[in-house]
Amino acid sequence: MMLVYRLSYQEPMPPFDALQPRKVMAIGDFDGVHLGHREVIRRAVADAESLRAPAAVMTFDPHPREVLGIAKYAYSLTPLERKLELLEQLGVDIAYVVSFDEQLMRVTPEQFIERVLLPLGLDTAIVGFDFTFGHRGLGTPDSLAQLSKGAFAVEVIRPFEIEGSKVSSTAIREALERGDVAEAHKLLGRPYAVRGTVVHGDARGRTIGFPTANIEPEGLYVLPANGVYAIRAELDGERYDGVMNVGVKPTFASGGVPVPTLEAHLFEFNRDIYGAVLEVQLISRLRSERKFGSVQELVEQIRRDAEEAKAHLLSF
Ligand SMILES: Cc1cc2nc3c(=O)[nH]c(=O)nc-3n(C[C@H](O)[C@H](O)[C@H](O)COP(=O)(O)O)c2cc1C
Ligand SMILES: Nc1ncnc2c1ncn2[C@@H]1O[C@H](COP(=O)(O)OP(=O)(O)OP(=O)(O)O)[C@@H](O)[C@H]1O
Repeated sequence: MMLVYRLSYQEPMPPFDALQPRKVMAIGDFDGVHLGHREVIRRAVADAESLRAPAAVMTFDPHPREVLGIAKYAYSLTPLERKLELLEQLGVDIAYVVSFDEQLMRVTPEQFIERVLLPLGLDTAIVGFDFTFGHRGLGTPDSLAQLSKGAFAVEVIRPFEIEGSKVSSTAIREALERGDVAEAHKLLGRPYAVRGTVVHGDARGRTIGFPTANIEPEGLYVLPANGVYAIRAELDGERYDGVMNVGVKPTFASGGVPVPTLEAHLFEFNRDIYGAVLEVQLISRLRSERKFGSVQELVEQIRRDAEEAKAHLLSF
């Protein structure tokens, strides 16, 4: 069981007492828990194991860039609950979730070390080569080492790259914006997934022969570009293949519904699952969403989408 502590600049952890074991801690946003993040976290877990110390991760919530005014960062690749689950699966013992607010934004690197890091009792802090912290991101891995004055060691992880580019949350967001879920998969090391609850739609799906589960995401997820995707869904530990439309249904709503919806049609499945929690993995993109001249044309296209999705999923 991973322990989770919420802390803030106003209410940091009580000072560490010398009887507690010192921790090895990775620090960062870790949105997505992608392959680059995994290098950093795996190092923390491995070092902790060899020191017989707890492995910790410090992460921030909300995303610092949202607090800095970049609205799209309200949406995450891994909303906090999901991120914590993934950290636990990697063998992390303790997660410190630091509330990021206007005050923390203005804290100097010195103040951050003094007030937030030192009370935790660290043996080692592990950060990536491009880690920044403190007001205006002025703190770097070098200044972390200098300013901590030997209170803990600092280990810096080299860039983890795929095909010559650093794996980053930004690159994954950009891939999803293009609908390139295959690229997102490559950088994450697993398919991009959205978890949500099945809610009632207009029940039109059933009348057109393709019942769909309308999924209301649990938390604010970055959604892939509107379009049709082959999916693999997990429900109560069982896997189902299917096809999903992410979009505004222009065929039925003139100008489209205001907020994109997620509608998944699972193959050979006709149970009532309203209220169930579904995790949808996006496996491949099939096409863009379109406005069809008639329901009949849409239905014929969905039939072809389903065949294409089955073919993609077979080789997956
Ligand atoms: C695989 C798939 C592809 C779809 N493609 C489109 C599309 O290109 N254009 C569109 O207007 N609606 C598309 N839809 C959405 C359907 O219009 C929608 O599922 C249906 O109207 C049911 O809506 P309801 O759940 O609100 O009742 C698609 C749905 C599925 C499952
Ligand atoms: N590809 C990578 N190789 C090595 N370290 C990384 C890599 N990506 C991130 N890190 C490190 O992991 C920690 C968390 O990184 P963070 O989530 O800020 O990175 P990111 O994925 O590059 O995000 P963004 O694209 O939003 O800037 C930081 O210490 C960072 O330096």
